[in-house]
Amino acid sequence: MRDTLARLEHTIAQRSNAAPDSSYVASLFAKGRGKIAQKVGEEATETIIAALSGDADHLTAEAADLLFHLMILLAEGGVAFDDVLAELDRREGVSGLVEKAARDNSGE
Ligand SMILES: N=c1c2ncn([C@@H]3O[C@H](COP(=O)(O)OP(=O)(O)OP(=O)(O)O)[C@@H](O)[C@H]3O)c2ncn1[C@@H]1O[C@H](COP(=O)(O)O)[C@@H](O)[C@H]1O
Repeated sequence: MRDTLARLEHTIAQRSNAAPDSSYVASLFAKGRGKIAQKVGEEATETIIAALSGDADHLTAEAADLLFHLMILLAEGGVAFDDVLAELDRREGVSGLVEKAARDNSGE
């Protein structure tokens, strides 16, 4: 699973300086963070709609679109996907309910 994302991250990085008319990823980088963020929002909405439709193939396709655009947004923001995975690793084993209760008690 990590290989697929690592290859995609590498491709996205390669495209960051390519000519916009040569690549979809390059065209998004050229349009800037706002457009990339907008695409992530659109793909998130489409993922939600697919999930609610109950069509697993549709959900799979929309989730791939969402992850792909999120990877571009992370690259544009200078965040390595490994850092996101490291954050998930850091959270591993800590119940969301326990973490939320600790946050509530600290007044955050
Ligand atoms: N995984 C993907 C991938 N998933 C989705 N898409 C494209 O994402 C776009 C999203 O479709 P939409 O209909 O939402 O967007 P749109 O209507 O074209 O664009 P807007 O007008 O909304 O901005 C489509 O053009 C899809 O083809 C992808 N394009 C590229 N990749 C990967 O990125 C690599 C580099 O692609 P290029 O940068 O195009 O060389 C490819 O080899 C693939 O591995």
